[in-house]
Amino acid sequence: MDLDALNAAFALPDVLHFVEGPGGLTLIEIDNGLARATLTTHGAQVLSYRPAGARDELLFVGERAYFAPDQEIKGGVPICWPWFGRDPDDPARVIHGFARLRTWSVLACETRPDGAIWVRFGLADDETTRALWPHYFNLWVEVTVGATLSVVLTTRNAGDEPFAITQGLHAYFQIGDPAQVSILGLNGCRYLDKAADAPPDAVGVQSGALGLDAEVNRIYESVPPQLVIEDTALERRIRIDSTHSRTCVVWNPWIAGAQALPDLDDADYQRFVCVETVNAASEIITIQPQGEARIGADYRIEPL
Ligand SMILES: O=P(O)(O)OC[C@H]1O[C@@H](O)[C@H](O)[C@@H](O)[C@@H]1O
Repeated sequence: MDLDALNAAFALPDVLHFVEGPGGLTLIEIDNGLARATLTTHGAQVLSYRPAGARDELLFVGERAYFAPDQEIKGGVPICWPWFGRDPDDPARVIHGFARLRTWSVLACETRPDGAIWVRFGLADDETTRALWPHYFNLWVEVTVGATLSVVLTTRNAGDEPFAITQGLHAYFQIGDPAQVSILGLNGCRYLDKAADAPPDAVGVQSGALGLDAEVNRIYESVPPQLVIEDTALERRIRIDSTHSRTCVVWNPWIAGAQALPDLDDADYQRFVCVETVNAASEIITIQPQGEARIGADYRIEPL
């Protein structure tokens, strides 16, 4: 659908409209009194969210992020599906799956009784996806923009064979200063250490809060449903309430990692941390024919 058709079908006067963004991508701009947010149909990705009364934006999108139909956008809340990380069947394939590279359909934009805006995106298999991953599926992303931001990804197996997925909500959170960030809730959780200098198959157990003073790339297991990013520089706490996920990836590439990534500025490691609600590593989700699986996260900003 072009912009005029999208606006005719789904715009909500004074609250939600569709505009053309960088690289010709379609953006959905929302301002409903409870919050301001920007979403895109490219990957069904949330790009920005700031609740009323909050001084700072929740999410990070890099100045050098790609905005192009065939590339992933580094920032916001990318949807990683049907594999998280490297495809176990072919490590040469795109990291984090193809869902974030596709243009999703807009299925609904509605105002909820509490004033929050609910947007539903859909994606289904086609010849291109089946060439990459030979399964029949329906996917939905539901984004609710209100006093909190919620993202729920639902997978339906539309075929007649079971299939297995890993997946994630790869949220990039804006931070004020890595030295003033603590991630709470992971104490006692075992993690797989994927940092560049870690030996292969390295594991550890988190002790206390997780600070940021070097590259962090960890897959935490048996994680509780609520995690907190405390950020004294931005004088705020971000609460992450996850559903249907016991695995969390925490990633900050640090200096060398940022320098190595063309879509990050060298100093961007000081500007974000990813705390990702995922099903990955040993948490593999098998979905029976006509069955469904969900993963979701609710993000809330609180003043410190
Ligand atoms: O694909 P993106 O958005 O650049 O993210 C890549 C990063 O995603 C993280 O989830 C992984 O733990 C990192 O290993 C990886 O480098």
